[in-house]
Amino acid sequence: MVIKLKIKNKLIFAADLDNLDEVNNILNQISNLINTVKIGYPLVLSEGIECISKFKNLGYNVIADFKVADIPATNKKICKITFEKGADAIIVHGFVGKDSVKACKDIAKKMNKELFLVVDMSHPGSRQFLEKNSKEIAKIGLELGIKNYVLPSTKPKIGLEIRKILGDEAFVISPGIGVQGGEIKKTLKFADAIIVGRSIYQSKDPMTTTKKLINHINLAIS
Ligand SMILES: O=C1C[C@H](C(=O)O)N([C@@H]2O[C@H](COP(=O)(O)O)[C@@H](O)[C@H]2O)C(=O)N1
Repeated sequence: MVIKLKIKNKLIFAADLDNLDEVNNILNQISNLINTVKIGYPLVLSEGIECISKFKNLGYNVIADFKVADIPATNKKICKITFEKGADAIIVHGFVGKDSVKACKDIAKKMNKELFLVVDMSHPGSRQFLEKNSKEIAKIGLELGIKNYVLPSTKPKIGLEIRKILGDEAFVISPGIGVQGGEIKKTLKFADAIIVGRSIYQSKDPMTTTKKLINHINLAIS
């Protein structure tokens, strides 16, 4: 599935630092290797929502990882403001139910923006509630015609199962690579791109680390 976002090297950088200068220092080292940045609460709460437009002005695709999970009316407001700030896409939780997800999907469609639906998560706690409902959440996404999804790289077996439900048309991005234990080769059997944060921004040499990640990605898909 081809979405409007063209994700270079199938690699999304998760810029989860709380300091914009530190993020820019990393980006300066990997700017020729990646074109898509996922920013979330750590950076936005520290440095402000204008980070979105700053990264857009630098030429990056920006995925706003706000894990939107409120009532429909509030979900719509959150997505609208985020898109108005320049985000290309927003990440939304599915566990809140179809009406809340639909509110996000409708405003994304109206504003010609992308929506990523979280079906399951990569951390151990996801087994308590989310994992048990991941198939139902995927089905809500299909019913709503959602094309883009987040699936954890730490659960490759579930990833393959959910990919079967979503079909080849879906576009899947997957976090949990490296520090959380997810493996690139297994992940790219069900996902179209991977999300990496700490393995890059905690590296002594982010550029070399990113090049190695891309080599592994290319080996996995060859
Ligand atoms: O299930 C999920 C959903 C969520 C997401 O991507 O939506 N993420 C995010 O992906 C990145 C992984 O970072 P690192 O572990 O490479 O430093 C972080 O920004 C997490 O908040 C997950 O890690 N697991």
